[in-house]
Amino acid sequence: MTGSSTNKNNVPGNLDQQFAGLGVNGSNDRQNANNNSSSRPNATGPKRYIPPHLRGKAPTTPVDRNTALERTASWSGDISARGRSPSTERPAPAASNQAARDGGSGDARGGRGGQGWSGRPDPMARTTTWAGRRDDGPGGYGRSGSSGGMSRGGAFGMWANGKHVHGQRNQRTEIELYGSPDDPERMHTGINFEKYDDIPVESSGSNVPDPISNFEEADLEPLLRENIKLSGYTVPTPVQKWSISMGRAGRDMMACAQTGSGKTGGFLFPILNESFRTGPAEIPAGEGRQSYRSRKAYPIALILSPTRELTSQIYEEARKFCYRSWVRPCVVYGGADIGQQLRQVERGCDLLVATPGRLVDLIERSRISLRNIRYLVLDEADRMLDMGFEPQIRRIVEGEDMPGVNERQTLMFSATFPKDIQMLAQDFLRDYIFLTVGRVGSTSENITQRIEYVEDEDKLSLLLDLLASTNAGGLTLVFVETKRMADRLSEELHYNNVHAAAIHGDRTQRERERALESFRTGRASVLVATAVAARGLDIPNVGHVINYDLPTDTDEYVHRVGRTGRAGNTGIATSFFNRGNRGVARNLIDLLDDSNQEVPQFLRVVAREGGFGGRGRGRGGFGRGGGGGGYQRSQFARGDRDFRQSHGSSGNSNSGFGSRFGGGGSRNANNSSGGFNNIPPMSSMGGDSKNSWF
Ligand SMILES: Nc1ncnc2c1ncn2[C@@H]1O[C@H](COP(=O)(O)OP(=O)(O)OP(=O)(O)O)[C@@H](O)[C@H]1O
Repeated sequence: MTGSSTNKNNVPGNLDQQFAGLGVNGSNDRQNANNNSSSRPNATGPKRYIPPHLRGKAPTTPVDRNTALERTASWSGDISARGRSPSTERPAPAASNQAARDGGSGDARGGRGGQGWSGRPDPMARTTTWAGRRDDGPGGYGRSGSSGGMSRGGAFGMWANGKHVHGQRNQRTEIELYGSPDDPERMHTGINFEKYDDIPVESSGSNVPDPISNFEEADLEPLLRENIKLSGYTVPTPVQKWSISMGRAGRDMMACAQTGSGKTGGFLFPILNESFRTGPAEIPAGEGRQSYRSRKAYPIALILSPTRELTSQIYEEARKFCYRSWVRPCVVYGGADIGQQLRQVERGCDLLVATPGRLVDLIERSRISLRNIRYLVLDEADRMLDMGFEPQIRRIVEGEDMPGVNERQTLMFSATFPKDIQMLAQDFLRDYIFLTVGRVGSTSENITQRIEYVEDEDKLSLLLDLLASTNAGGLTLVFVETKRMADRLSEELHYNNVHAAAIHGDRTQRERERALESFRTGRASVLVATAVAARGLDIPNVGHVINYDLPTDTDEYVHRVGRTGRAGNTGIATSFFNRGNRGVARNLIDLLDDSNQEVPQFLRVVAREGGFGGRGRGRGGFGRGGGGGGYQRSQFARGDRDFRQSHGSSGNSNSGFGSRFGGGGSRNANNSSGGFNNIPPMSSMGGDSKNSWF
């Protein structure tokens, strides 16, 4: 038997309008998390491992060693002043093959003639120029493949004489980074993008600064403004409006905003705005001269993220906003060749995006020091705890040389913030502002959520029906619970002439990346995935997410369905449900209610059958520990408040709507005319809101 609940007039979304992917490749899961420092041999030849963030790039001509040396010699010389002697090693074959991100035609040396980047030693630059901008390395744009060459096509800038000297513009680099205007893979916001401003926002904490109202009036650093424009962003999302002002005020922040609502920019913008303004940090005295092999990088910003693909994706976003600046983004994650990553780190690493395990590895090898960290970001921190990263995170933040909580700015971002992560925030953040855009852990209203009643034996046939009726050109992501099921289902789909790929933790990294790539490019219109693909994937044209097997964890559900309906685009999420899932019924109802979705009658019936077993949601539990379907009101349905409020330790709380920010930051919750699809402002919610997480 099947029954359905469709909702509103939403359609899968104008897929043409969806935005470009960010080169997501690879995946990660618990297994990888635990084996995060593993590396593969850097073999040459067709089987050589190429990290996801360097895939698909045309090779460049390796730089001639002599030329490289000459260029190195003409480079600012500041390296030696800081004990970072320029590397003259030959390019790694992999690096040269992966190069050419930048369009090598440009040459940043000429960008600002006479400002220390002229190809000749500049005495002033020797003493005042921030070095390390010599080639493109991991975070650069030249990708010349030469660790000894400098700025081949380097669209990067420098810090000289106390000023930010911008790199030269480079057309090829810009196309590579931002796509051309008619590029179908270029990010396009959807029809509901403006409605983000109508989502109720709540901030709590002491002396909360007003958010910015728009990019133009935000007094952003000019280069950041230009890069934001090149990225096609015209209006900041609510989380970005707030985070930019928090950055300026030097405040710590814990931000919870819905999937696909721009949290990545939310932490990159304040960090880069401040970094572009203030310049680099000095390498600590006594750490200067070191041998080539022991050379350390001293990033000023660290972004920790749980999975390879998310880490890679954040890095790609960072590249866009760091373009032509002195800030060199860099990425390290497990499962990739560590030697190559080390070489990349050496070439410049000001903003480091990392998975915790691999970062610990590099710290142990004395290749990265955290003592210059000014900005620390924990993205998807709840997932990092889920994956067992807490010891590594605590070690990185508390057990190494990172400045203490009073000396750095710390930002935490996620779409879901369970109790344990709020506890972690108590240790890592100082007098922080807790920001919620929409309800904590809620799904975006851009996603039309449907629940289909279907017995297990009928699932395949319903899936085939759904796929047959899906818009041509749209991609469908199908989530299953087990690896075996992922394989079996993709085989079944093939058998039924559906081009499907599968991704799960038992597949090799190469297979997983291949699967994602064929999905992203549309060669496979369906991707069957386990939870490894639930977080972070930002793939254009995913119009439909299907939970073939419902997850048993609420937060997992929120992130899974959040692979569609991003950046204001609409999408559909269909979940298969039968009595075997009755343990999740109540919380599913809450989720649907919270997002203004239609709740099918059968779900209410099954939820009533479940009784009240007192299971509780605990850590995002959808039904954890309670097959009987016990019920406790979901944590975010009424309890999505700043945890400090329930402990009497926090300051003020303000609620309001993004659309009101423009007028100087009024946050009057009662002044609402309905908000986004009539979600009531948080301040008007039920009275038990402060305590339900505990
Ligand atoms: N101000 C903006 N204008 C236009 N597009 C934007 C803006 N901010 C972000 N985007 C785009 O929206 C998409 C989603 O952003 P992002 O990946 O940062 O979301 P997220 O909130 O981190 O999602 P998730 O919780 O799933 O990780 C990206 O393609 C990004 O480029």
